[in-house]
Formats: sequence, C-alpha cells, structure tokens
Amino acid sequence: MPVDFAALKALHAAAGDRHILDLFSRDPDRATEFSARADGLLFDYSKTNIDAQSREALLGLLDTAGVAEKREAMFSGEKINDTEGRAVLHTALRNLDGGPVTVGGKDVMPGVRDTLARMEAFADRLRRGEATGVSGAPFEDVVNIGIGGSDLGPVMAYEALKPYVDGPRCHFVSNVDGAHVHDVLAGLDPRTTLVIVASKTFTTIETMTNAKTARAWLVETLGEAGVARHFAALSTAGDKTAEFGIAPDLVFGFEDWVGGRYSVWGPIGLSLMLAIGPRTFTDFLRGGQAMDRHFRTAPWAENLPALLALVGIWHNQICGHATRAVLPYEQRLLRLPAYLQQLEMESNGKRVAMDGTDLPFDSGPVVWGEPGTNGQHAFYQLIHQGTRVVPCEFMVGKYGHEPDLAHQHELLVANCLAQSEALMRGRSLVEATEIMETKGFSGAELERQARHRVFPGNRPSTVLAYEKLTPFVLGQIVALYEHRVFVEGVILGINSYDQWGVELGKELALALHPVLAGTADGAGKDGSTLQLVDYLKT
Ligand SMILES: O=P(O)(O)OC[C@H]1O[C@](O)(CO)[C@@H](O)[C@@H]1O
Repeated sequence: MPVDFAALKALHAAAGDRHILDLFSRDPDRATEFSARADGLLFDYSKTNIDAQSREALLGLLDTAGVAEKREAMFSGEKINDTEGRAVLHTALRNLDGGPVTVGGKDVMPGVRDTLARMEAFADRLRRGEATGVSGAPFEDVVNIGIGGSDLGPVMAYEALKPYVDGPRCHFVSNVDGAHVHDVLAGLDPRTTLVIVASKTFTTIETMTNAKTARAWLVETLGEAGVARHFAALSTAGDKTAEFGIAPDLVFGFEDWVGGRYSVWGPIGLSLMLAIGPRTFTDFLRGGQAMDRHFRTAPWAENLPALLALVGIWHNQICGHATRAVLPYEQRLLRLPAYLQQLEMESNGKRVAMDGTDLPFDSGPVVWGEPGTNGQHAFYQLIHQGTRVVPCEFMVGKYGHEPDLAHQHELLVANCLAQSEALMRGRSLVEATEIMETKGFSGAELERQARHRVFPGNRPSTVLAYEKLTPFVLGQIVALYEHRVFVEGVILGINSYDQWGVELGKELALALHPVLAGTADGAGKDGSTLQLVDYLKT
C-alpha cells in the first residue's frame, strides 16, 4: 500500500517551533528512549524533534509499506530490482555460514564461497610473495582501476582500515581525466605492480580507457607477456576480460545480482583483501553479516537500519530538509561521505514509483559531508547559522588506533559531541547580548553585534557511536547504511537498485566525443554546447 505522509505532516505542523530541549525537559529518559544499540553500536537520535507520537507514526510506515515482507524478498533472492529483472543479493556475499540462497531455483552460495576461496588463495600467495610478476619480483603495489561502486567501496574501506594494512600498497584510479592515471602510475614500477581492472560490466568508458593506458604503460617495460601476470579483472563479463588478455585464473567473477554500489563485499573488494589479508577481510564481512542479522531480527523500534531510515524520512519528506550531512569524526572515514553519496543518491534519487507513476513526494535527499573537525572550519557556519536546516549525522569512535595520541582523540570526541549539542542548544539573543555587553558594546550597536552572534539552535542531529573503527565495525556501518537505503526506498515505493539516471549523460558524451575530435559535426546541438565545443576542441 502506498504510504501517506499526511498524518506525520500534521504532527510536524502541530509541534510548531517546539524546541528539542523541551523534549528533554519533559522526558528525563529521552536519551535512552530515543537510542538503539546493535552489537556494540549506539545510535542516538534523541537530538531530533521526533517525539513518542511521531515515532509511533513513523514506525507505522514500515507496516504500511510492507518493509518486513520486502526485506525477506530481498534476502531470499526475489527479483526486487524489477526494472532490470534482477535479484538484489549483496547480502549473500557476506552470508559466511548461513544457509542456501536461491535465485531462479539455484543456490548461489556454492559459487560465492568458491570465488571467495579463489580470492583468498590468490591474496595469500601474493602476500607471501609467491604470486609474482614476470620478473619474479613480488608485487609491492596494486592499482585498482574502476569507477563508481567499483572504486568508492574499495578506496573508502582501504582508507578506513589503514591500521590493518600489512600487504601491498593500494592505489585507486577512477577519473577518465588522464591526470589521474598519469599521477598514480608515475610513482610505480611496472615490475612490482599488479593492475586490477574492476568493472562489473567491463564496458564503462572511464575504466576501459584507464585500463588501456595502464596496459600500454606496463607493456612498454614488460612486453605483451606481462599482461597475463600483471592484470587481474573483477567483472561479471568473462568474455570481455579474456579479450583484454587477462588470464582466466586472475578473473574473479560475480553475478548480476550484486549492484555496483553494493559490491565491495565480493570480488570488487580484492584490492582491500590484498592489503589487509583474507582473515581481516573476513572480519569486515562478519560485521556486515552481523548487521544483516540485526536488521532481520531486531524489533523495528530497536532496529538501527529502520530507525536511520525513519529519521531520514522525517527530516526530508516530513520536515522538508532537502539535504543531510554525514560527518564522521574519524579521519580515516574521509571517503565515506563520497561512498554514501553514491549509495544513497544513486539508489534513492528517483522520480517515479515502482509502477512508473510520478512520485507524489520528494525522493532521497542530497547527501554530503566531510570528516570532522575539518568540516567545522569549512561549512559548519552555514549549518549553525544559515537559513536552511541541515540534519547532521555524526559518527564517532570511543578509541582511536593511536594510543600515544589518546589526548587528541579525546579532543576529537569533545568536538563531535559539542557540535551536536551546539546545533540543538543554540545561543539566544539574550545570551549573545550579555556576551557583547561584557565586551563593551551598548545601545543599537550592541543589538546589531549581538544579532550576528545568535545561533537559532533547535537543529537536529544524530550520533552513531562505536568502540573503534575495526574491520568488523566498518562492515557493520556499511551494511547499516545499505539497509537504511533499502528501507527508505521501500517506504518511498521506488526501485533503489537501478540507475537509469546515469545513462543520458553517458550517451551524449559518446556522441560528443567525435564532435570534439573534429570527425563529426555538431548538427542538432544547441548553441551553448556548440560554442563550448568550439572553445574547448584542440
Ligand atoms: O562496475 P562498472 O560496470 O564499471 O560500473 C561502474 C559504475 O557505473 C554505474 O553503473 C553508473 O554510475 C554505477 O552504478 C557503477 O558502480
């Protein structure tokens, strides 16, 4: 049944400009009542304007939208991506000791386990120096060439798990801008470099162009014979990897039921596995699996993915806040905002419902962010005093990985909690006036100066707290956000697993390329495009 936000909007309207602080005054247990835990994670959404009544109504959306049934449909391999006729089974990649998962009557788990075992065997051999390049020298550097989900997942996780890296250095090339591949290869020795071409389709123009550049770079030093030993492929398209010259034993395949932005758990995570080792990679999978278990079994009121989704729906569709900031107080999560941009915006940035009718409400929000504390010195000004409300999602760990720098970690945590508090508390005109009086201002100038220093407050934020950013915890966090996207998508009635919106630009770029190269004319193009082609063609 399609959801109806009218009742929730009425509750929101009735709350008027009620202050979040009043909710705390009325309910001394609010912090615990508006928090939930899962396997060591704590999600605190008490600093939002959601009260018991609106939460009840939000939870009701889950039943109306049939989230429980759709969740089981996803986990059991039904083709819920119905515009592409595909199942959505990234969860099978971390179903380490679970039962069979069938797609079209066939259990996919033997294939998943087989590929994982092949990846592990290769990673072990490479890390021991047994899988070598043609010169016999061990691989010291790994270059992952991919884009979108074939880049963001591994690069995000590699950066996040740097303290666990004890294998080769990894580098990531994604942009078709030649500067990217040039700068990465410039520092590397082809004799000790493994190039991984990560592309589900093996047709993505950026990836294939960069892969050809890397191939030419390698062949220049090692000859054609080097390709079979120095290139690996992660793809669903075995025929195309063979055409490229990649040895079949270095092709790690997966099925079309793994979406690009959900693919870090399988072969697309090979660079990460090479860097941290198969055992540590398994810890990452176990974290994802633990979140799957939690998502399937925890009651909705304690279910982290469901709660994150409902908070998201409240802020976006009900309160009308069109963006949300993801603010990890964890430097190593520097690529998480970019990762979540693809995960959330490519999944839920849709304008029609499953049945093809126009969505009667806004779809997913604009997601953006930056690690704290850097963001504080960049865009927090707008978050605190701008005219638009930006719901903020803070993340922070109890421990860092640098025991010698524990005092810095404390400062980091203090900053995170202070920002969340400041957004809620604000600073009134009275308080600002008192401060400016002590600085010697008076009369009209006192008021003018004070007004610049007012913080409206009552701005919502959530905090996701964890012990330490281990591989397990990273797995939990990534799976948490995946399932949050799923729940939001089901409530909105959209297909979170296709991405038709990326196609038109790709097609037009292909058509413009010959115009820029001067081998085709620009017939039919608009005046602006032609003017720019004229200026930019070389
Ligand atoms: O892995 P591929 O097939 O190269 O695709 C890369 C990316 O391109 C997209 O299809 C569109 O941006 C993403 O969904 C995907 O992650």
